[in-house]
Amino acid sequence: MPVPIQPDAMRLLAALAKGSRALMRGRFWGDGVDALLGEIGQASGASRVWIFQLLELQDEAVIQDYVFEWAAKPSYRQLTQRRFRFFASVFDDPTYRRMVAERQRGMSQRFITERMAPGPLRENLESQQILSMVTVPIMVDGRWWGTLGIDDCERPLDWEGAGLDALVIAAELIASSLYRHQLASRRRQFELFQQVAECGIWEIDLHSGSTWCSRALLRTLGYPDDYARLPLRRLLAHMLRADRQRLWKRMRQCLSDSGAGQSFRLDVRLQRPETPARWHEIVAELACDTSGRPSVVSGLVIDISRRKQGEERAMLAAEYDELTDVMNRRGLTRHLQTTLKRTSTTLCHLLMLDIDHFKQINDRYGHPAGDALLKLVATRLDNELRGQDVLARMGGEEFAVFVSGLDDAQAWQLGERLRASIADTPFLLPPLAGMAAAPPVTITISIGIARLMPGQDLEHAQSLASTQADQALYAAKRTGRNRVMPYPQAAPASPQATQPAASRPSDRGSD
Ligand SMILES: Nc1nc2c(ncn2[C@@H]2O[C@H](COP(=O)(O)OP(=O)(O)OP(=O)(O)O)[C@@H](O)[C@H]2O)c(=O)[nH]1
Repeated sequence: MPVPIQPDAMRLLAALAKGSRALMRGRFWGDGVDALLGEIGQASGASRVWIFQLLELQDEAVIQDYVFEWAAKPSYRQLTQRRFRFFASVFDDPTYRRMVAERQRGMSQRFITERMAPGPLRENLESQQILSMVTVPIMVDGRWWGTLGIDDCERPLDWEGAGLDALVIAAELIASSLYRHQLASRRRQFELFQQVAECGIWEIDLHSGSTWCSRALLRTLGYPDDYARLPLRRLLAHMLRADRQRLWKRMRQCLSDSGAGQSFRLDVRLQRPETPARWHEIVAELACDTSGRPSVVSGLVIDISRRKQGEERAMLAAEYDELTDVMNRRGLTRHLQTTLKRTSTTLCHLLMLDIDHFKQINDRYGHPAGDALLKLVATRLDNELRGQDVLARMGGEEFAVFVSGLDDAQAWQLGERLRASIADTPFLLPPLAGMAAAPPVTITISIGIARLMPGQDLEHAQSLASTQADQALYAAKRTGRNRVMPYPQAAPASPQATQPAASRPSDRGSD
């Protein structure tokens, strides 16, 4: 048996330099590893350089796969042998169990076969004509990922000293390259996730005020992917002022409740130059340093503009009458609430309008014709109103008009104008499928008017006004229809109410 020789450390160092360049530049991680193993193999004159990847560590066995190999000659090749495909090494030998435990702790192992104690491990090496072997675990993120090994079948190589140091560096180069590769693929997955989820990721260091934004977020805000640094002030300037104030408030709350894991969600509008603001949801979570002080706040920015549009459409649909396209009762209630909150002194009026004898229209011309008439009535009433007045369909053939800034006499005049606009010009119903064209139809409406006094209790003011307007409307119906009747408090000095002759729907000429 020849005396063990040591590998040339300087040649190994040069091999590491070349191999590490290949690892850094290689398009595919595996190509770089192949190149590094080749450099090490040639520099050391070994027969075989290999990497086993750990697949599973069981109680009684370790499962590995033979994933990389460089061989000095084709006869030394083992990678393609079936016995090295997902091979299980059973811990029936205490030496082997110890070896695995040491590899888990990141320790290297060197063997000169001839000097080994008899046992399964020595037999295993002898069966492969291996004269010496060295193994260095590849630790990724502190965990045993796999093993770099070198077999020599021609000379016993003693790896103690600088040679082993070079191999440890090689294993670390492989680990860091694998780590970089994993990070790069995570980043790609992350980018994809952000693209699909229409979100971006951000982080703010509370001590320094420095920010980090993912590429997706930078893009959303109109910056290039590789934008160097986005100061906090500039980042926040993308948020509408009112939303920024709400954000600060939430942030202060979160910090005063301080504790890691405090989180909040907030809908804000973000804008980039020259484009309209879009709704985003901010999801934020606070993290503390080891002394428990808030140190970092980070989270997501999710584009919710489509959801907001949907919500707005749903709200509109919920507040508008499908048949006539004017507001419905719910819409009017919300409009009254927002308007009355703003104006505490302006006098407002609520007019309740009801088509007289509408049932007869349905009976005579059919329900679809009644629908068409309701639409025409809504359009005609709307044409008589100012931009700030609101027309709503309260249900059936009943409408309401809300006006502000008129005195009682002007409100009455408006009611009279509305009444006359309906009564004075007959309606021409559109031809309906399968029906004979209806002749022009003359109808009338009755109107009740009440004052709406803005005050502290909006709900009460509203319901009182609608009750009073309803009562006035009922009085208008009772006293002959086709008239405007103010509730006593809303009655102008004169005249009190219109008193034209009551009329029934009739067929008359139209305009
Ligand atoms: N075509 C149509 N008819 C409706 C609609 N909603 C309610 N109506 C009808 O409107 C009619 C209202 O009848 P009534 O409450 O008796 O009132 P009216 O016939 O107008 O009589 P007065 O109000 O007392 O003058 C009923 O026949 C309802 O079926 C609708 O959306 N479309």
